[in-house]
Formats: sequence, C-alpha cells, structure tokens
Amino acid sequence: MATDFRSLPVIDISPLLAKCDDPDMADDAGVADVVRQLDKACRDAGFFYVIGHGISESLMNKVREITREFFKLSYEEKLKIKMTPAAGYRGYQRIGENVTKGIPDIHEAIDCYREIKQGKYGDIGKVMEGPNQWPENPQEFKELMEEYIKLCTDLSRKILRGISLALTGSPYEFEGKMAGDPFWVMRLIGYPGALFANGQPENDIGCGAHTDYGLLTLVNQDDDKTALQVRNLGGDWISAVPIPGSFVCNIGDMLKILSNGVYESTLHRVINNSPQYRVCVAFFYETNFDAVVEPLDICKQKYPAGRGGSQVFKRAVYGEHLVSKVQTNFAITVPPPPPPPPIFQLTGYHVRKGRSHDKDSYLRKLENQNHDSESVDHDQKITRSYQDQNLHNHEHTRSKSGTNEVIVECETTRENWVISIREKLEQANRDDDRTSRGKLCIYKVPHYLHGNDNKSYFPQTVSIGPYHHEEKQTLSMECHKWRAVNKVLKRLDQGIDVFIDAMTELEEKARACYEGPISLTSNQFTEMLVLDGIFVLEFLRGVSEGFSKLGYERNDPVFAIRGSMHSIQRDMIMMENQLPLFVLNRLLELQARKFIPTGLVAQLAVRFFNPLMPTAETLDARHVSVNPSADHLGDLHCLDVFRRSLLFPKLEPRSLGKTWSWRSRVADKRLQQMIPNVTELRDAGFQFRIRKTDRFWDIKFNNGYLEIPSLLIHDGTKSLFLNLIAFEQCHIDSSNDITSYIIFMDNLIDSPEDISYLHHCGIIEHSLGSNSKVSDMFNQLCQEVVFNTKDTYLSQLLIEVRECYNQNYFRKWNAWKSALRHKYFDSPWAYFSFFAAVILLMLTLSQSYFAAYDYFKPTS
Ligand SMILES: N=C(N)NCCCC[C@H](N)C(=O)O
Ligand SMILES: O=C(O)CCC(=O)C(=O)O
Ligand SMILES: [Fe+2]
Repeated sequence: MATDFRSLPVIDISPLLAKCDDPDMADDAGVADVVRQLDKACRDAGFFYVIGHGISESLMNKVREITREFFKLSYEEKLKIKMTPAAGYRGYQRIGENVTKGIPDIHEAIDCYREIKQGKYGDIGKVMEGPNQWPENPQEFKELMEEYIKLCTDLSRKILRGISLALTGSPYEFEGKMAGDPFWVMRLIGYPGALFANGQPENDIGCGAHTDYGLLTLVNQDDDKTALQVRNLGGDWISAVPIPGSFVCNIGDMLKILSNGVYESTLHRVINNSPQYRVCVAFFYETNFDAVVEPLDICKQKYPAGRGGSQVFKRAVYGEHLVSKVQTNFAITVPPPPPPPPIFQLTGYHVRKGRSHDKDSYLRKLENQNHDSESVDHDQKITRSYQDQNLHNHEHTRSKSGTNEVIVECETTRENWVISIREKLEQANRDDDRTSRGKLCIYKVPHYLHGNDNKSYFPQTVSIGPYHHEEKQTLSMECHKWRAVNKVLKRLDQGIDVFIDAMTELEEKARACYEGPISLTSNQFTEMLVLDGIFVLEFLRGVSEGFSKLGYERNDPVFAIRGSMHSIQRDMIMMENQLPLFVLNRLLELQARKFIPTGLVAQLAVRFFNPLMPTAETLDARHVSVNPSADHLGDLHCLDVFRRSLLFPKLEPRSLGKTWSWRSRVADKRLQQMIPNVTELRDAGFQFRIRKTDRFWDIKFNNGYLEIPSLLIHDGTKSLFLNLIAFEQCHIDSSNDITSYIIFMDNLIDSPEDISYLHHCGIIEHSLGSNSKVSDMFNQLCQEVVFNTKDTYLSQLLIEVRECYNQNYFRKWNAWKSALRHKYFDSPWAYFSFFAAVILLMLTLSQSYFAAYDYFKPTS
C-alpha cells in the first residue's frame, strides 16, 4: 500500500547477501535489519534503491554503454532484429511501437525473454516461443547480456529471500512451485532526449504510467538523467534520482498478489527531460511461467491487518498476464485503442504561417537527435499538456474461500477506488470508440439529383474512397498515390505495417460511414484507406507547408501548386469522393507518432480548399487560427469541413434536426419561387447593394435595400454547390443553410439581365464568359431539391421582402413618382412652367405679407 512518500529508501543489502545461503539467516542481526528495511520499503513505496548488491558498477555501465551503441545504429541495421509476433515478441521495437494505456511510448527497446522450450507451456507459452534476437553489432553483445542476466537472476532470488522473511515466511516462499523455475524478461530501453520549447523541455512521455508484471524489477539507469518517476498515494510523481552503482528495485503485480496486497506494485512512468538520450536496462524477475499466483498462506491470514475475515487477492496465471500485456503493448499486433482525449494547447505549428514546418522537423529531430545532444532546438513553439492519466490498478474480486464467499478489497482508500472507477470509465470509453459503428455520413448522390450530370458529381481525375475506386478515368492517378506513400515512408524511415494495422483496426468503423454495400474486400478496402488517405494528407500538408518541404520536386507533375492541383481540388470536395475525417486524423497521427489535436486535419483542409471559396473576400485569419480542438469536433469529412467553414461563424441553429411537413417541403421549382427575381423587384422599387462581409450567406433587407455579400463564381462553383446541396439533402443531421442560400439566389436570378444588374452592383463576379451561363447555372442548381420553404435561415427576410412586394409598398411610391413624371413633366416646358409658377406663387405670397405688414405696423 503506497504512502505519501517523498523519496525512495536506499537499502544496503550486503548483510543479506553474506548470509543468504544459510537457512538460519533470519537469526542474523544484519539480515534482520535488511529485512526490516525491505518490509518498510515494500509497504511504503514498493520502490527502493539497492546498494551493496555485488554486481560491479563497471559491468552495469558496460551493459548500458553497449546498449547505447546498439541504438546508435541505423534503423536498417536495428531492424535486422525487428520484434514481430512471429519472433515471439522478441527483438527490437522502434520508437512509438510500444504502447501504454493507448498512448505510444517515446522510446525504443530490445526485449529478451527466458527461452521457452517448444510446447512446454502449451498455447499460452507458444506465443512467446523462439530464440532471443541478438544483434551482431556491437560485438559480444549477447555474451555480455547473458552474463548480466545470470547475475541479475541470482541477485533477484537473493533479494526475494529477504522479502520472504519480511512477509514473515521462510526464506524460500518464492522458490519451489511458485518461482523455483523463474521466468525473466530483460528490456533494453532508449529514450530520446527532450526537445525544448521556449527553453522548457517538451515532456514527451518516454513510458506511460504502468506497473510491472512479475515479482521484482531491477532498473539499471543512466547516472546523469532523472527520468523515472514513481506515484505516491497523493498522486504526486516522485523522481527516482539516479544513484550511481545502485539498482532501482520495485515490486511487480505477481508479488502484489502473493503478498495479498500488502506490498504494492506501484505505478511509475518515465519522462526524459534531459536533452540527452537516456538508456535504461530493466531486468524483470518473474514467477514460473505457468505459476498460478495467489496470496501466500502467510499473507492470507495476516494481511491486511485490522479487518475481519481472510481477505484474498484475485489469483492470476503469470504466463497469461504476461502474454496479454505483451500483446497490448505491442502496437503492431494489437493496435492501440484510441486514447483518452489529450488536452492540447497548441500554438505555432501548422496553424500560423511560417512555422508550419515545426512539427515535421520535430519528428525528424526526435529520431535523429537520439545520440546528438547538441542539437537541441530552442526555437520550438509547441506546448502540450497531456491529461494526467491517473490510472491505477485496483482489484475487486470475489473468490471462493472454503465455503464462504468473501468479497475482497485490496485498495481500501477512497481515492484509489475513485481512480479505479475513472479507469474503468476511460476503458469503456476507449472500447466504445473502438467498436462503435462509424456514423453514416458519406452518401451516393441520389439519382433524382444527379440526373446525367456526372461531371459535377463524379471525380474526373482522382478517386478517393470506395465509390469510384479504380474507375477508368482516375486510374492514371493511382501510381502517384503509391509514390506519395513511398515518400511518406521514406520521410519517416518506417515500414508500411503500422499504417496497414491502424487502418485494419478502423476498417469496420470506416465502412459504416458509407452508404450501401461496398464491393471491396477487406484487404482492398484497407489498402484503399491507406493509399487514398496518405495521398489526401500529402496534398493538405503540401499546400500548408509547401510541397518542397515534403520532399517533392518543384516541377512534380502532381504534388505541386501548379499541375493538376486545380482538378484534384475539385474532385476532393465531391460527396462521393470522401474519406472519414477520423481516418485522415489517424494517418496523420501515425506520421506524427503522437496525438495531434483534433481539428488539425480540418484546419489543413480549410486551407487546402480555400481557393474554392465562393467569396471575393479572402479567408479571414480567424478561420484558421481558431482553437483546433474546440471548433472541429464532429467534423465528418472534407466536404463537411468545407461546408462548416463556409458557414463560419456558425449560424444560429433554428430548430433541432430537420422538420418535415408535406405542405412546405417541396421539390417543385414553381413553389420554391418564394420571392420575385431581380428585374421584378427592381420594377417594384427594390434596390440592391453589396454587403461588405466575408460571410457570403449573410443577406440583409433594410428600407427597400437588399444587401447581398459578393459572390465569386468560377468554373468549379457549380460542382461545389451541387455537392454541398447533395450532402445537405442526404445527411439528416445537417442544416440546410447552403441550400437556403442557393435557392434564394436562384429565386433572384432568372435571366442574364438579372446577373448583369447584380454584377453592376458588385454582388456577382464571375469568370464563366457570359451572363447567360451564370443564370443557366443557377437555374439548374436546385432542380430537384427537396426543400422546406419555412425552414431556412432566411425565412424572416423572405417574408418581409414578399410583404413589401405584395403590398406594393415600394411600387406605390415608385408608381406615384413615375406617374407624376409622366403626366406633368413629360417635356422641358413642363419643368419651365412649373418653376415659373412656383416663382410667381412666392412673389404673390411676399407681396401679401408686406401689404399686411404695412397695415398693422404701429405708427412711430
Ligand atoms: N514490465 C515491462 N515489460 N516493462 C515495460 C512496461 C511498459 C509499460 C507497458 N507498456 C504497459 O502498458 O504495461
Ligand atoms: O526507464 C526506466 O527507468 C524504467 C522503465 C520501466 O519502468 C519499465 O520498462 O518497466
Ligand atoms: Fe516499469
């Protein structure tokens, strides 16, 4: 049971070692003293330093140095002993491949395990069978390690004799059937040095909070970097500051069970804040592989004191525990479940111009700087804060003890209980996320909408997603997709497996986003996700960061701002040509090897599609610098992101979901004519004025003036509008704001003259060649659209315009003016006589005035 320790005790175990082959060792005063210290350390912290252990400091150093030498080798070299499930999870694991609580650890490692004779432990053991993979370089690696393992095995057994005594047992409780044939694990670990942001270390989680699995761990760590942290009862992380020549020794899950929870397997983690690469060699001494581990009898009875009844900790089979841990650790076999949402404060990268390369260079550095402590970048502007994972093991089990069923609680404090509940909630959240069906959001354009307009709805250059997979017109782009994947892998110096595995995990969820059956097989679908996803991301990033930064030539036929960019952009916005955003997010995350803020992909997409914006105003800085996590939650795909950015800042929601009423929901164009066209309105005295705003939908009506923001129409606008409308039509949770706007404009525009006048007012700019093309376009846009004329953000405005028009308000005024003009002022003479009459009238009036004045004037 952990306490609120602030430091870890140092125990000189030499008196124990001196006597540890003597069955009566307990009688020795020196041994008794060590045993007392061990007992206290194991109860209070579950962690302690061991000195006087008999393994020479020079051997400890040598083991770390040779490990450091290995990690300095090229990836190519290191991957010669790559860890795979087929190799029994033995061998080299790259940075980020090990996963703790769903989060990739920023370390690389070699795992070695005691050899398992074929078939010795049946199916469970089979998973971990196979010889250890030792590197050829550095030389004598294997010999040195094997000697070290022997010494550590020996030392661990001896320390455990002391711990046996501390639990008031014989010295040999951890021998015989429990641990007489002990399994062991050795993990050689390298943690990249921290990068610095504004002089502050970046706090990469080298290894997330965890407990060790077996009996006892011996940590041999670098002397000059403080990185290992141990969690105390209050939740504070206490650093295990290195003591040269010592081992940091801690208790694993099996010893916790054996001791019936008296000794804690304490939560710990690693954060390397030093700019230098850190090496740690962890030796894990375990029980027998097939041991059924349950509390020792001596512990069942006596511990924990103070509570009635025998309290029995849940039992476990060590081999099963290990295998399940190894498999969830290893990202490649069992991909990490989606992490609990990290809290990100992100400034600087991808978001603001000029710093967009930061993240990429950060990653490159992460891998390159390993051994090069000089290359600390003080120019980073990345700040992050991971949500503290207060995850803690807690077990609450029922077990049979004689005939009485005893409810057992091992963590008694309320705090730990609360922590365990939180952990379960988080786990459920992750499971939910992993298994949940994706939400239907990518539709095929309904036949009634697309008619024969394939060009507007179907990709012409590049197919993204399953609907147009490998269609003839898009085939020539396929080789460029492969080229993009190669480029990414080369940049990351990484294999394709991670991407394939991640997409395999997302397959089901991704499939569920698409409407209707998809003919691709599982492999084809997954391959498509990898290929298309990486391709899309290269474009999004290329536009934001510069294609040359991503390693493409200036004259690349595809990955360049010129070239086929224009048509690719148009294809990538189509409704049938989408990938779920979570697929893109995951792929970007894998490239970043860490979590990226929700919304980063969306921001990249907003930039990428900016040229399609139908406004003359350029994108306001607000659009891209909004807090990424806040504004893009729930984004579905690129078309959805673009649509939302068009509506930014958000329109007030009018009603929940779509309302349905047969009377007002129409697809008949005549009934959709809610207001007259420009010519008619002008005749009725309405006036038009451009409205200065970057919200292109923000139309106002004041005193006879219709104020409309400028609209920029180019040759991609038709397809863009059609796809936006199609999405709003298909997606039940989407508002109909864009459709409303387009129907409104369609109402106004019937003829080229309408366009001509709107252009005259500055409201419409276009590059289609003739006004009639523009009016034709508008007249085709909403042909078959089903639209609720009452459910639009423009409802109020439409009512007012219609009322004014119907009451002839402006027309009456207008009619009066023109009647006057026509009747009385039809010639210059009419004006002349009018003015002559006015002057005569004024003269007459003044004459009358002076006459009256004379009459009444008082005589002086
Ligand atoms: N005991 C061993 N092998 N140490 C490595 C542990 C790293 C934590 C592990 N990923 C976890 O999730 O538990
Ligand atoms: O790197 C360290 O100091 C400890 C590593 C560790 O806790 C582990 O691998 O289990
Ligand atoms: Fe550990």
